[in-house]
Amino acid sequence: MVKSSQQDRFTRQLHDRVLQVWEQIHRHPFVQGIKDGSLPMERFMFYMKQDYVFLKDYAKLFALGAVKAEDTETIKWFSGLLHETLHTEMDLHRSYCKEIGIGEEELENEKATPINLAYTRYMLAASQQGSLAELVSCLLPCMWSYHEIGTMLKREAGNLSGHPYGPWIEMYASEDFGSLSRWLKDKLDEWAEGKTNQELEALQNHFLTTSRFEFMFWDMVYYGHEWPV
Ligand SMILES: Cc1ncc(C[n+]2csc(CCO)c2C)c(N)n1
Repeated sequence: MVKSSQQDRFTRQLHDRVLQVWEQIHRHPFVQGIKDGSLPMERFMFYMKQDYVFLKDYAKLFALGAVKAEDTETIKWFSGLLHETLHTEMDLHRSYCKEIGIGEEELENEKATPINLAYTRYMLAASQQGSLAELVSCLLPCMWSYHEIGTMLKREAGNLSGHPYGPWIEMYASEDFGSLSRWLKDKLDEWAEGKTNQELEALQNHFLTTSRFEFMFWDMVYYGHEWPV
């Protein structure tokens, strides 16, 4: 089989389609505040708590991915990621919270804000009803955009020792995280081959919708949008 060139890869088309959304994420005051350390710690902790709730549901997408996958490599990959998210990634959240006196019980009892809930419900519903390719196109903007943000911040922030958000930047810029989105992108390119235009359009819509949710999540934690009543 001839491998498609970088230019006509399906995931390249997806990236081009959401470029403006992702650029706005990169410029978002929350992301910029992480970079220069000017983001108030109180805002960051609100984000950590909401993100903890988010990750509990997001991790379920990996469990669903393992259920939907046909081959052993993919089942192993999803189940490995389920474990990594609940341990490595959520450990970062637990340790930031522990430092300022927020215990695991408080984290466990945190309730999702409307945007947080809408985002995870959208992904879980689409993934339960749809194909494995649909599931991946829902969860990819989260993983891919975070690695882009992490590498951009690491490049631009300078020396991270003593930086309040250094551990966060280091984790998302890490090669381990980069390789996760690369693996998923390769799989999605493979699965997209032979799909009808209608099916591809469904994948594009999921990718755009969850990219928009990523932007709204940053906005929600920056402005503190909670339940109005
Ligand atoms: C709202 C929100 N979006 C994306 C991520 C990043 N993220 C979530 S899971 C994962 C990979 C596997 O652990 C990555 C990179 C986040 N934390 N919160």
